[in-house]
Amino acid sequence: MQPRLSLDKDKLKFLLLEGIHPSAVEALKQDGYHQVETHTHAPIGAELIKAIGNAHFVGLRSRTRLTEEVLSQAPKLTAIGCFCIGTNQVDLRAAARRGIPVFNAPFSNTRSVAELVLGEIIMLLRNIPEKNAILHREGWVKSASNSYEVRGKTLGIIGYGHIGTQIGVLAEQLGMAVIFYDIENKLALGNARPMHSLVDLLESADVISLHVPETSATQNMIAAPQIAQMRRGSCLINASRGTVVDIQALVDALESHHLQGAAVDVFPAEPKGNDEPFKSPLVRFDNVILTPHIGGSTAEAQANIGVEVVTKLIRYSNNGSTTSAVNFPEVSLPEHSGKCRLLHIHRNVPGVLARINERFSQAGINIAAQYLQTSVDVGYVVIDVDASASEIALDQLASIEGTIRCRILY
Ligand SMILES: NC(=O)C1=CN([C@@H]2O[C@H](COP(=O)(O)OP(=O)(O)OC[C@H]3O[C@@H](n4cnc5c(N)ncnc54)[C@H](O)[C@@H]3O)[C@@H](O)[C@H]2O)C=CC1
Ligand SMILES: O=C(O)C(=O)COP(=O)(O)O
Repeated sequence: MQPRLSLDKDKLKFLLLEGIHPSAVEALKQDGYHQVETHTHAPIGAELIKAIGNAHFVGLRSRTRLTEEVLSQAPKLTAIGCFCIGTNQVDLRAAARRGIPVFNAPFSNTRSVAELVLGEIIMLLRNIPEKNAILHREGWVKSASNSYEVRGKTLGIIGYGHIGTQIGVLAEQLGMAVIFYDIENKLALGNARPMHSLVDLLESADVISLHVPETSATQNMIAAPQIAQMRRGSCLINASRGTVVDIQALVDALESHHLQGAAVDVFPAEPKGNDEPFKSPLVRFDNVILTPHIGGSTAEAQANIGVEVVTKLIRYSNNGSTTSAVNFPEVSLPEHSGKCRLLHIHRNVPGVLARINERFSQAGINIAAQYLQTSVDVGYVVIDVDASASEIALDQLASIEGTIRCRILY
């Protein structure tokens, strides 16, 4: 790894993957960053390693996997932008250990997911997916069987965060009763009621919608035993992550008609781009709405995300601020006009700050401002000095034991 970095904007390369919205490139260019390489798909293996090998910043969405192995081959990588909510596709700890903050867009696509799920609740309770499929095959089944109003039905939300809460509020407007289950204690909006256990929720809802992140605890959170606890004739919606539902268990429940229907937007294995085929045992069920991981894919959400995440990357690049980084000490910094700013990222071991101050004092470097924040693995010190002292100061910082990397912002 290169411990010292200090580059002009025109030498910094941004790699944007997975068809990130052009608003991102526009925002970069407006700020003077012109080296931007874009790809519409999620590269893997040698292609990914080649593309990331000389990138200073990488932007991705939910499909590109940034593993420790990939990060180890990205020596110049300074920061990562997830142009989405989920950050499970990045090895966050490995990135932090390499001094790389990871940013995401925690809100911009939440309304889009909520609206899609709301539509799916109505479609599933009216049994529309099956009726639609029959008509596409030139059939005609005009019947009220298995068709219900949503009014008065109970929606169970698992994961009552930014998306889950919005769905709850919207569903109440349609006259649904809302219950939710979350591992954290959450403020219930409207008339929503918290459930004490997952089982309580499973047993009490007509439609269940999943809005948890991908973690070890949510892996196969809905498998055969949980589906068995759901009401006969109820529906399941998953627009969270593919790993949360055991697909074979869902298939079995659809086959046995224990569930009336399902809507699935995310899958354990998803195609890497639009030219790859989609394979799933769910394709044969007319009563399942299948969507290609487009919960957050609306014009509004994508344009907003492009600007939001690029703004965070630019701010880190220009000013050193790491506000809202998901794996890194968060520091919100003022402007440093008239001074040079040094960023020092180190392993979080005792005594680093003391050593820095001792070295600066011995070298006669005056510190105009200093900021420190630490997380489990990493310490982040930001120091403003006079421009005349900046090169010596950077030399001093680079030689301090425990340094992961340091850089100057002019
Ligand atoms: N289909 C799509 O295109 C999209 C999918 N997503 C997925 O939706 C997920 C949720 O998004 P947000 O609501 O914005 O996240 P959030 O972080 O605001 O909410 C997640 C909630 O789940 C809860 N939770 C975590 N582990 C849990 C567990 N084991 N059991 C019960 N609750 C648990 C958390 O306490 C939190 O309240 C994201 O992590 C992402 O994976 C997000 C956007 C678009
Ligand atoms: O925001 C998220 O976590 C999503 O799942 C959306 O992913 P995408 O940007 O559509 O690949």
